[in-house]
Amino acid sequence: MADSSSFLPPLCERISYKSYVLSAVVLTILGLLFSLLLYRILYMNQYDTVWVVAFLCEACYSFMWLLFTNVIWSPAKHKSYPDRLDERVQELPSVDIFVTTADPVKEPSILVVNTVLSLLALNYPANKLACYVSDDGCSPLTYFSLKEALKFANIWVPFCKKYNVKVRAPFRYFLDSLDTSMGFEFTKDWEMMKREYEKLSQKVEDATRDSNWLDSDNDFEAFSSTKPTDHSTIVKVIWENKGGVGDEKEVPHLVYISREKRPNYFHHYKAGAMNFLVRVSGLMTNAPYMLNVDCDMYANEADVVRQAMCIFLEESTNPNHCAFVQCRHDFYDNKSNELINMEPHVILGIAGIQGPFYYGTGCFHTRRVIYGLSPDDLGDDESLASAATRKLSTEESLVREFGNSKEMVKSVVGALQRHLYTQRICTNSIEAAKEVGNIHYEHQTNWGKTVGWLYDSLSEDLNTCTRIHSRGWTSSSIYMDPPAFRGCMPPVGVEAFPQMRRWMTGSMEVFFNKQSPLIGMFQQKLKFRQRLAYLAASMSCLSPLSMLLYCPLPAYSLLHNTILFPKGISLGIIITLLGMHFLYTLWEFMTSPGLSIESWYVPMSSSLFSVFDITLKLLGISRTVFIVTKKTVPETKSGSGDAPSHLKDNGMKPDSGNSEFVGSLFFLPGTFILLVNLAALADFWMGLRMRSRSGKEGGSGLEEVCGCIFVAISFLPFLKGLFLKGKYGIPLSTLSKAAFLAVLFVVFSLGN
Ligand SMILES: O=c1ccn([C@@H]2O[C@H](COP(=O)(O)OP(=O)(O)O[C@H]3O[C@H](CO)[C@@H](O)[C@H](O)[C@H]3O)[C@@H](O)[C@H]2O)c(=O)[nH]1
Ligand SMILES: [Mn+2]
Repeated sequence: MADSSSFLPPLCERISYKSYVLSAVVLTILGLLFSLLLYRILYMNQYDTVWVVAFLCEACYSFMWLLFTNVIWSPAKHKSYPDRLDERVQELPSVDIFVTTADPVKEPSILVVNTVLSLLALNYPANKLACYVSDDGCSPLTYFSLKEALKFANIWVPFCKKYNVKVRAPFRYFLDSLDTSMGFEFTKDWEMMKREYEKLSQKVEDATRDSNWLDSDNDFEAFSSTKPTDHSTIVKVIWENKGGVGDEKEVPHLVYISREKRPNYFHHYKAGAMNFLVRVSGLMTNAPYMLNVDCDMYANEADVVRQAMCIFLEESTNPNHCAFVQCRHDFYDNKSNELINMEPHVILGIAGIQGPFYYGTGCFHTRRVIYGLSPDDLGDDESLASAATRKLSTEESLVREFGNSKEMVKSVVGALQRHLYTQRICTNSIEAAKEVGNIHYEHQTNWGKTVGWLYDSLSEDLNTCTRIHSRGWTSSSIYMDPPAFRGCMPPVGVEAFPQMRRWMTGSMEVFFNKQSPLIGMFQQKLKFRQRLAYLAASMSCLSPLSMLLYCPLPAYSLLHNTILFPKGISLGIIITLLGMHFLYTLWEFMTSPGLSIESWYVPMSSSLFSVFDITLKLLGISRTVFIVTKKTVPETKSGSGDAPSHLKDNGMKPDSGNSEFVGSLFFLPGTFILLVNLAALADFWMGLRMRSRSGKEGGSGLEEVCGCIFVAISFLPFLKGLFLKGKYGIPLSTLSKAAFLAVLFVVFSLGN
């Protein structure tokens, strides 16, 4: 497809991003950490247990810092030139777009609608796109909203293309007031679009409040007497772009699907939904590329598909060419950038090795790679090598791998052999699509094992891309400003904890499962440095955990009157280390707007809980659970002054008490740490104990006092939480539990 003439300018370029200052700082911190470890080893026999515990924590932290140094060492990104695409490519490849949603309460339909609208209006020929929405909530409201969205799309898509609108999610677009300099016609169109969008959101809102009337409509029959966890497969072609030529007035296919669910049958959460999406789209449109986004992630850059195609088409000449293109995404509630604070240098760092990880959303995948293809299976010119072709010729093995559906097997063979997209009628495949959504369909096949999105981890993204890179593929990153996709992130507080806990648990699951970066050290085609990056990701809980365990140590040594920190000149190591680390953190804060002091506690506490989760899983006691993050529709300053009320309060029932409970427990470790350090300081200053410290050689001193003060100051914002009311406040039950544990700790430290 890409023209091979070499004199044409490239479609994309790889840009190196190395910062020598950052590398020097990170290396110095590493050097200091290792000197500290050496010091601890040399004096190990002179001190007691707290010295050993401190050594272990510091060793874990240093190990993780070493891995981190590897990650940030050679950052790179891709810059693409979509303007050159038209002169290089006669026919653009088609792309299937997947949107997943799971819960109409936590993920308000108006958000899903906006995401879908932004995707339908992408700057790409409409006959080359198809949008599939998977609904794990089996909600008639979602289906209804999409049907209404389609009506609006018929005017929205031509409007966006006519005026080359940049951000094509209406709820964001209408945040800006009308630009009257664009002329009379534009003003007229703009006002009409705004009115129509308000009507659409009103309709969705009305239906949210009262969905009983849906029962009377025949089209909703499939939803009658269904429960999210108990229903048959539903496949609805909402819009079919029959015989489209890709002009500006067309709207791409829009399909609603919801796979079969039965109680007591494990459905693999998002990974399961993705695999169903792959199959249904395989049957209907079978595009060689697939873009997947979470339901809250609208496209923020209309040209994003063209940008991704630049990379795929340019890289197709490279033997281990690009398996997926991960786009930068960020979040529009600016309060909440906290949890992704390290992204720029970490993401680009990994991108500079074998290619970025896949982060679950805003990513273009190659269908063939998702079907399990390896670079070795390819001959020249992207065609299949003869061995791979032979494998395809036995239907039996294909059925074993991809499941017992003739149509599916045919579509897989077509995709692997890169048969050019021929427009098919989606509605003809509805029965076949329902068949592949059956709960038994994947039984004894390779779906979730070697084919599709992989199971056995809550972080299906990390899990899936580990395997892709292990087969020798590379990946690329589109990291542009403004980011290609935007979504929402819970504010720091109760909702943020389960999400961080899930990420940490999910990555640890990868550490222990078949994809583990520790396995096959010398067999797989994972580059050594990429393997270390995966090791860092799958053990990401280790550094916050070691920090968490470190925090009560100054209190212990003060109470126990024992030494924690080196004395004399060697104390310089600790002071320099803290100073450097402080400067580094400050730099991170400055480069990540919105980062707040509170945010560093989230990973610390989550790490403890995810270690708990993974232990229960490894012992076979319980399974890990995917808790869907609650998305909020932001308040908008609607030009008319009266924003549709869904934007203020969606009137839906608040979250179940469950996550509040989970949230309150998350504050336990922090409250405990704060209390014990305050207790140790109180003990020291107020002379509550009769024992004289100064007289005893080798007892704790000013260093340990400073340690306690440092920890207490770090937890001061946390102290605020003790006094806050409402859902972000620390409940009395947590406080009393923490106080109880703190008393035990103090008694233990004093008496031991
Ligand atoms: O049973 C489920 C559970 C979730 N989802 C969808 O998965 C997506 C991500 O869920 P969310 O609760 O928003 O999780 P986040 O932590 O915000 O998501 C990040 O982390 C996940 C892995 O933990 C990745 O899958 C996501 O792509 C990534 O954005 C959403 O579209 C959900 O609708 C399903 O389709 N089915
Ligand atoms: Mn999300």
